[in-house]
Amino acid sequence: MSQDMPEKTADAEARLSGLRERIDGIDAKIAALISARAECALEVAEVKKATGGDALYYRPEREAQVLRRAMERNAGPLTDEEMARLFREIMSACLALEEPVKVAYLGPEGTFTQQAALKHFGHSAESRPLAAIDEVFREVEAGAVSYGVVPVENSTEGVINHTLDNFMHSNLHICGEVELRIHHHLMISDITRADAITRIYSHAQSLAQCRKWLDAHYPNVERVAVASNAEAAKRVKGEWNSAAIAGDMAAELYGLKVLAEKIEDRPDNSTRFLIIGPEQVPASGDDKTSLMVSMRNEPGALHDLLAPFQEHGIDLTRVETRPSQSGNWTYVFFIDFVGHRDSGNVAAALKEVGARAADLKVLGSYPRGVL
Ligand SMILES: O=C(O)C(=O)C[C@]1(C(=O)O)C=C[C@@H](O)C=C1
Repeated sequence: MSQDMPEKTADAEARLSGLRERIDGIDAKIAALISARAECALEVAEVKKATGGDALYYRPEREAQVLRRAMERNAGPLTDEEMARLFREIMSACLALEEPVKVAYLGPEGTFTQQAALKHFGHSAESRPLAAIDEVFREVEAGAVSYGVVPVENSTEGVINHTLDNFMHSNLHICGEVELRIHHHLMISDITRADAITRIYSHAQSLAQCRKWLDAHYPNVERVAVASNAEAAKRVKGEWNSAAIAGDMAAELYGLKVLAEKIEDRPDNSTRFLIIGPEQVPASGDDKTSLMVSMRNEPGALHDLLAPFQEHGIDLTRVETRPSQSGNWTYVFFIDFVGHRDSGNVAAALKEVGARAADLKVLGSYPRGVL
């Protein structure tokens, strides 16, 4: 047995070097094709520039089509998601050549919102953390950045009211959505004594999403809600008796050690984020629309409001109610459905809803999240 080992090793070595030679050859072809693609993107930029006015370099509907196609033609062995992620990064680099896209997100660095921004725009986008959801809206409105990324709903804890309320005073449009699986970890610093933890920091929503796990494992430990998961991770760095609940990015950013992985109570815990920007997005072929509708609080108001969607065969994906900030017992409904505002049945339903509502605002039609 020990005698034929060297022969086996030599065989393996020869096979390995043959395969690596093939990989080198393939890499050279991929590199040449990526360069050719980037040249095309530069030409696209010239065409856009020549049209004058405010050239739109970032095209969400086109990006969604490119990513969907990458998934459709994928023959394996990589998963469709992996294939789309690779194309996501190639397109992000191509767009940066045309014109680097500037994106603000609800920070600080290391939050799930940053992760969502990277997932949606890729790593070549210039991203800037801001301290509050209102600030993200304000910076996009002021034109300091082109787009913003804000959380809007969590599968365990429900809607993020602050984001919805901002739409009441904003003229920005929704131009995309991203869904992120949220995994929470319990993490400590290198000076923390794991057996002497008396305090656990996290964002209130994350504490709520890990409530059962905390009750089972740390029933008597104080739970302290802070502004973000990244802030929780930052605090733990200098404290020997505390831990934080946060995600991978925060652990990496602050050099923390993960003590317990994936401690969220629901394994399908996910958060949906919106991309907000100044322009309306044309149809991509698989789109959603979000509306904000004000209705007087009268019997049957909600029924009247929703009937046109049913009549026109439109699939509602979410209905949220918020008290209007102008008082008067009016209510604001946030409605999401499948379809683009330019398609016939949607346009007909919107016309009917508009006639019944005190106010109707289309927040945006945008490609359904691909990744
Ligand atoms: O098709 C375009 O309009 C491009 O600018 C090219 C491209 C791409 O790399 O495929 C780059 C950026 C846009 O957001 C969409 C697509």
